[in-house]
Amino acid sequence: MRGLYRMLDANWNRAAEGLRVLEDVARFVWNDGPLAERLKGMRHRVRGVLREREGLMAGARDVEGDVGKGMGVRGDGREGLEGLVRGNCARVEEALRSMEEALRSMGLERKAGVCEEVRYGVYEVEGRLAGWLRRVRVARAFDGGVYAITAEEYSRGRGNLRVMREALEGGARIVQYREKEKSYRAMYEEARAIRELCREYGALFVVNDHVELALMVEADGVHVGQDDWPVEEVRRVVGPGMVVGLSTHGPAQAQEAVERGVVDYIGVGPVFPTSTKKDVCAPVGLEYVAYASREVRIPWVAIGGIKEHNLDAVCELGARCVAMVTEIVGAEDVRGKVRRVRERVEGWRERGPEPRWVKEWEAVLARQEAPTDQTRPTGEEEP
Ligand SMILES: Cc1ncc(COP(=O)(O)OP(=O)(O)O)c(N)n1
Ligand SMILES: Cc1nc(C(=O)O)sc1CCOP(=O)(O)O
Ligand SMILES: [Mg+2]
Repeated sequence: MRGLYRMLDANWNRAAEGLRVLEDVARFVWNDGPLAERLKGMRHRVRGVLREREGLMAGARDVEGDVGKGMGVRGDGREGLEGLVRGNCARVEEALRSMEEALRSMGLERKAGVCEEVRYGVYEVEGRLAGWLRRVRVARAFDGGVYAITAEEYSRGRGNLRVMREALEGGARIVQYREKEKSYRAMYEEARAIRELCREYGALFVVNDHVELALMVEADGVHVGQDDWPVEEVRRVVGPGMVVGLSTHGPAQAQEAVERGVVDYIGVGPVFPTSTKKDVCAPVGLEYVAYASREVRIPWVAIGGIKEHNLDAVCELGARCVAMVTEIVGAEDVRGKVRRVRERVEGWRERGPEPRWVKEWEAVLARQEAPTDQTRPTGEEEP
């Protein structure tokens, strides 16, 4: 029993300390009173669970004889506030899990249940943070971005990896891996390599259609169309940390996408005629771009037949992000092409109309650290 009390003592303190750090971040950094209160309540519950056995734990304590002394705390490699919060969530979860096991083995089922409940509460806080960080990344990438999509068949004999490297060098902020013909194995190898490249350049990496591939290569996001997997299921499977994009081809689909509450951005297109996508619908035209600019409350990207020569028509309506396939991958000088497109998109960002999503996401774009209700864009799900 002494060993179990030693184990409880160490983890009881670890859990309470970790919860205290999270509470202080919620209180002093995020200014999120309700979250701070909740974390405080969790800390008190954990403290309460073993208070009457404090003497037994103190009696079992043997700091000098601890074989794990000096092992240090393992961080998760992330820096700044994110690292602090993630590290402490992990610390609390591990400590509570350990307490649960010890308490169960002592026949203290009710106390173990309290630890389990608090542990689930911490998962929720972690999910909330992941959702917040996801939105910050999306907002930044889509506000003045070029979204490059792979298509080896139009790449003048060059491989996807080489073309996407050049696109990233030119300043693409989002890269989508879209392949329809390759084997799973070939897609896996290629997606993994492009994923690494995107990390190097700080760009978002999105996988088209294949949720399982996105998970395997730890992509930042997954893009699905109207006839692909339902977005609710995609969100359920990928969790709060991954970006989910959905293609839309008209105002009704855009409204529905926002109302569903689980989508981070929508594709708006095809704006112009395109033969890149085989089963594409008729062009939706610039009217849909104008609608998106006026009405859509989440980030969106214009797509379909967009070229350097018709880019201005899309941007002057308020598009802050443009997706291109053939115009980029088929360019002789991919780097130069993306650089010019990006400069034009950024130029319009300065002088063009402000789309509705940018107004509504002002706080996210300003990168406030708080995942509070006030700063969450309207219509967004609570992660
Ligand atoms: C950014 C972006 N928008 C739209 C699409 C098209 O998706 P979908 O309709 O599922 O068609 P396929 O690309 O799967 O043929 C997209 N991929 N990316
Ligand atoms: C993949 C895709 N999705 C579209 C949509 O409207 O949802 S249009 C499209 C193809 C875009 O290729 P390009 O830039 O070569 O015209
Ligand atoms: Mg698809």
